Amino acid sequence: MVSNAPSTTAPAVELSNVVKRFGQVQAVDGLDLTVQRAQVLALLGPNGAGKTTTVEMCEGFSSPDDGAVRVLGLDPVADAAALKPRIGVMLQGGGAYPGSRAGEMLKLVASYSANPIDPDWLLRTLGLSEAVRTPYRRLSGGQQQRLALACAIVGRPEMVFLDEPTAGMDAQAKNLVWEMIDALRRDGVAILLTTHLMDEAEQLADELVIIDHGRVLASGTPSEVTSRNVEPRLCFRAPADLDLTALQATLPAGHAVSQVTPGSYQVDGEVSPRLVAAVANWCADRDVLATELRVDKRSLEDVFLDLTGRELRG
Ligand SMILES: Nc1ncnc2c1ncn2[C@@H]1O[C@H](COP(=O)(O)OP(=O)(O)OP(=O)(O)O)[C@@H](O)[C@H]1O
Repeated sequence: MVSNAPSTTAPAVELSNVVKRFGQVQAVDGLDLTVQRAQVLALLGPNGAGKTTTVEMCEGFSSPDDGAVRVLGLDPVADAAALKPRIGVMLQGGGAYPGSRAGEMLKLVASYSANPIDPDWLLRTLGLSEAVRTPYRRLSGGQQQRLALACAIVGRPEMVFLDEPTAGMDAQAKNLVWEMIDALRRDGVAILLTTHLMDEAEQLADELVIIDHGRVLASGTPSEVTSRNVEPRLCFRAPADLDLTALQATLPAGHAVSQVTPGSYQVDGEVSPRLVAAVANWCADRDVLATELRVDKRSLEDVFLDLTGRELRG
């Protein structure tokens, strides 16, 4: 149950049976979600799943139609004045004056805080030193993103909301931001991030929540989500176009072998010592060298697509 009393020991974010409608669209449909202190929670979902709507309710930009939202034990709308100084919000390209310089912008945001992080240090750490005097509109997309992150954290928030924090960034900038997120967590900051990048979610998140149509489809640690929702499978490489009908006939019942790309094969069905032996023996009997015979844990992306479907969203 979500308590009404503000509390320093309350979870960083607690959503209880939250509902949000836009006309006929049920954007969020009975969502329960908890972000603990010093934890990174990644909210995953296809386009239109309800991620932004959920995060906006946490940030106090809108109210739920039903259920309760608490951030640091407070109501994000009713207690906005008390909450705002304690949270950081990274907006996608929003809230910036196009003509103002990067360094000035960050210093302005820092000036609203009682005990800000040194803006020059933050600019250096996020690789923005050379862009200090660059007007916002002239910054590259990746630099704008990093500046938005700097603005979100300069006031030493206890809880940070990051909306696709590395969208459009090159590999170097992405690493820098990942390191910063990790450092924030080590400092006890709670982070709720939305992302479409599965590697980002796996790399950073203590908890994953996959939603679609405003409902939770799966949640847990990255390894819980991948192991609970999809069986591992047997994979191997061998010369292309093996006689799969013949191989299939020797496998234990309930297994299906297929060629994923030329020379790359997978066997769907429960992995057992008998199955591994059957594949190895069949290859050996035909003098076929099976390389990279392995039991693959399926990727988070596999799980995500299995749960949310493969069709394109609007
Ligand atoms: N202000 C609004 N008015 C009407 N419908 C809205 C509004 N905001 C969101 N929606 C609808 O609510 C649903 C959830 O949208 P939301 O933006 O939360 O999804 P999302 O998971 O953030 O998607 P994306 O990954 O594309 O950013 C969608 O069907 C969207 O069209």
